[in-house]
Amino acid sequence: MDVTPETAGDAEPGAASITLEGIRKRYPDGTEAVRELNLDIPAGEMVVLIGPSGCGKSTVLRMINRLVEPTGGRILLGGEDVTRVDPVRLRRRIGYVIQNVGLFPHQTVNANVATVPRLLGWPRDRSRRRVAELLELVGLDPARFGRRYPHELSGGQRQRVGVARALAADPVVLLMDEPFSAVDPIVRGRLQEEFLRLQAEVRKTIVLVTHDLDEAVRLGDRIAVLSQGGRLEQYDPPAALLGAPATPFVREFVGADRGIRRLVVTPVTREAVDPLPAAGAAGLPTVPLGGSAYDALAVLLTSASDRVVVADQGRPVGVLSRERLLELGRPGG
Ligand SMILES: Nc1ncnc2c1ncn2[C@@H]1O[C@H](COP(=O)(O)OP(=O)(O)OP(=O)(O)O)[C@@H](O)[C@H]1O
Repeated sequence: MDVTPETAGDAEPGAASITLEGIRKRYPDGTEAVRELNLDIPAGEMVVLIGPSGCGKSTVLRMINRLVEPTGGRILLGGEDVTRVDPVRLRRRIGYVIQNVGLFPHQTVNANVATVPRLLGWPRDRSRRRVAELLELVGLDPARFGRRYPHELSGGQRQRVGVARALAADPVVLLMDEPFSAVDPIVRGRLQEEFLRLQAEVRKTIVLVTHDLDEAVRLGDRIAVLSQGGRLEQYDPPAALLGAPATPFVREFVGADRGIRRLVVTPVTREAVDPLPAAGAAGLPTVPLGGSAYDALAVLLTSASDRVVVADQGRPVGVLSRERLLELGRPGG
């Protein structure tokens, strides 16, 4: 589905880059939450902020929409300095999703999603069309869910409404603070998958805070690892982060099982496979070429064999052994 027509004509592009220049936050009680952070987030990318509790992730996120006022530095949105623009107007260009969503409990799903369009004074018809479009986009049938109240939804459904609400006025940036952590691991996995599909369609600039390294690896185009005081330890795509931790802190943080995690972002390629055995490969489980090595390992471990067949659109192109798969998780593998 194309989500732009409702907002075409509102001069703003679909996504904006974010630049944090020497951004700082010292809370009134003297806590130095963020000492000095420089970060460039390209338009249309999803960047994940991760780090131990209290390192300043939420403070960084909330400085971008000025729910927290920086005490130093500059924030540029699409190259424009927004450090001193009216924060209320700024927030209409920035979607914000938090843990447990913060839906208004006494408003229907429709009214919740229409919050920002209403503030912007959109005509009722345009608002209504946009709400239906967004609910469909996040996988909720508008006819079934539009008139429900938040307490009549599951946790995962509430989370989706939260995402729809944040996207309603086609913001140039989406900020997400632990958006999937309040739901159980199975629902979380499904929401993450759906969210990746959604992002492929809407291509927003997204900054997402999480505690969960697997989530960061799964979702992030890049991951920023922070330590106390908002210090940037490493800023890299997931495979580079797992394959080559830049500091002892990052090495410790990504942990001993990073080889396994690395498999999540490592595709099964033609180069990785061995030739098909002459005797054929009947009876072996099959995985798709281009799928993740992690999924291939999961298939292998739940079958009784020590190899899987790799197929390109159903046609076997080779086999992958357990040893070879585990090698793929090692740096340079
Ligand atoms: N309003 C506030 N006043 C004073 N100190 C604060 C305030 N908000 C946060 N802090 C402090 O700033 C530091 C960073 O907090 P922040 O919430 O940004 O960290 P975080 O990395 O998001 O933590 P968590 O992962 O636990 O949510 C912490 O030491 C916290 O106690």
